[in-house]
Amino acid sequence: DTTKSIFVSNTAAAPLPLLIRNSSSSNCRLLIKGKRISRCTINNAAAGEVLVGIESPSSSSLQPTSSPEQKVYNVVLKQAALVQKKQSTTTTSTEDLDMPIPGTLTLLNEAYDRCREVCAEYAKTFYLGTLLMTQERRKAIWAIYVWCRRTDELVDGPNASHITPMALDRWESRLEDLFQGRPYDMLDAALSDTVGKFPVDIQPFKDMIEGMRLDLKKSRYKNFDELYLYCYYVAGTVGLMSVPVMGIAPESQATTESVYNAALSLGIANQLTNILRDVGEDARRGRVYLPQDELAQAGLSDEDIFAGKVTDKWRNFMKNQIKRARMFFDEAEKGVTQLSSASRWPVWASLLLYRQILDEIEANDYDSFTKRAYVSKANKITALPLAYARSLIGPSKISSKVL
Ligand SMILES: CC(C)=CCC/C(C)=C/CC/C(C)=C/CC/C(C)=C/[C@@H]1[C@@H](COP(=O)(O)OP(=O)(O)O)[C@]1(C)CC/C=C(\C)CC/C=C(\C)CCC=C(C)C
Repeated sequence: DTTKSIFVSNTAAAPLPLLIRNSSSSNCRLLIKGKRISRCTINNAAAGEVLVGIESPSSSSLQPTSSPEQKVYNVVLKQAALVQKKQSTTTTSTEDLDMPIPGTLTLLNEAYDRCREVCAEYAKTFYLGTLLMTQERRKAIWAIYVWCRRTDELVDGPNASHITPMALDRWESRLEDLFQGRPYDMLDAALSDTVGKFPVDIQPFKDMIEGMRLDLKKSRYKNFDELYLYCYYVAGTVGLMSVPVMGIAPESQATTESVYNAALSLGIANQLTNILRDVGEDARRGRVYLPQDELAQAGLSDEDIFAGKVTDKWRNFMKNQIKRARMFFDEAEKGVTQLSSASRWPVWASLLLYRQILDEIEANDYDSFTKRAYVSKANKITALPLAYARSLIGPSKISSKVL
């Protein structure tokens, strides 16, 4: 019931329809010269700014000119709708869905077991957390983890220098095949089984491959909009893939969409943290994953990044970047409590541990050029019971419908 006057100008950089979200609520009605626009949302979460978007009644579908945030938000809506549809048509629990076909079941169990091994080897803490989940859920998360790791390895692994856009196209057609029930190998078979059991949409998977394509052709990001899209592709997608498996608590009153937004925020926060930790390492590969316009505003250039000197300009720049990453972590926190009880611990653990990397960057006097910030074993050990304690808190029954 509060009225706010907001001036919206339609520029080439912000073509209509323009839809911007507000993770801290809210749909609103927007009247432009007395004409009611079908939908509008306001976003002030990401960078402390208020962006207003409008969507005209006739154009609710994704337009080629859409802003990065709108593009990502459409995927969030699509995935949330898929989950809601599945919830309203499914009466069986996911535990009952295994329909053993003799012979294939043994192979499938072997496939999941291999995924478990990979996960246990590459992501120990996270693997321990998955052990708290129901058997079906943990198997599904391992399968998703393995697919993500393999996708990342294509551009970051030992054979990365041989990877071409064509190889990524082939990886994408394999993905389409496995979603159609035609897996190419054992590890794909596990994911194929998972996507048949849980309401997981293919789009976040395709988008992760798109992120890898971007990595092949792009090594600079003009502004935060461009960087945000990259972070969505390579990490926000992980959040969107995981929530349908981890599940939302039955007693949660939050909208599905708001939980997906929180999941997206955790992916973005993790990736931004990753970038701030690895500035030196990336620079040595000729890459600068920092918004160029913000670097320039801080009086910095690529040359300063390659020179790797910690100056006051650099410290100030990093302070702002860290602040933004923390805002995404704060957004994510609002969603963790809404997850099903057994899924909350690994997510809290991952959130608390990753966020601590930002504290470590500060403790290193912002030197991400020569030092790699990491969380010490002692701090990890303290964070795990804290994560467990937090995971005991579920959705408040009196919370409002929208987060
Ligand atoms: C519980 C949990 C964390 C589940 C996620 C499991 C999963 C499927 C992980 C896949 C991770 C992966 C291999 C991604 C490939 C792309 C990539 C490498 C992304 C970067 C991760 C860090 O990896 P890296 O190994 O390079 O890092 P270190 O060098 O070891 O530090 C990323 C930075 C992003 C990973 C993104 C997430 C883990 C997003 C998690 C979000 C959720 C699980 C949603 C939670 C739900 C709510 C409501 C908040």
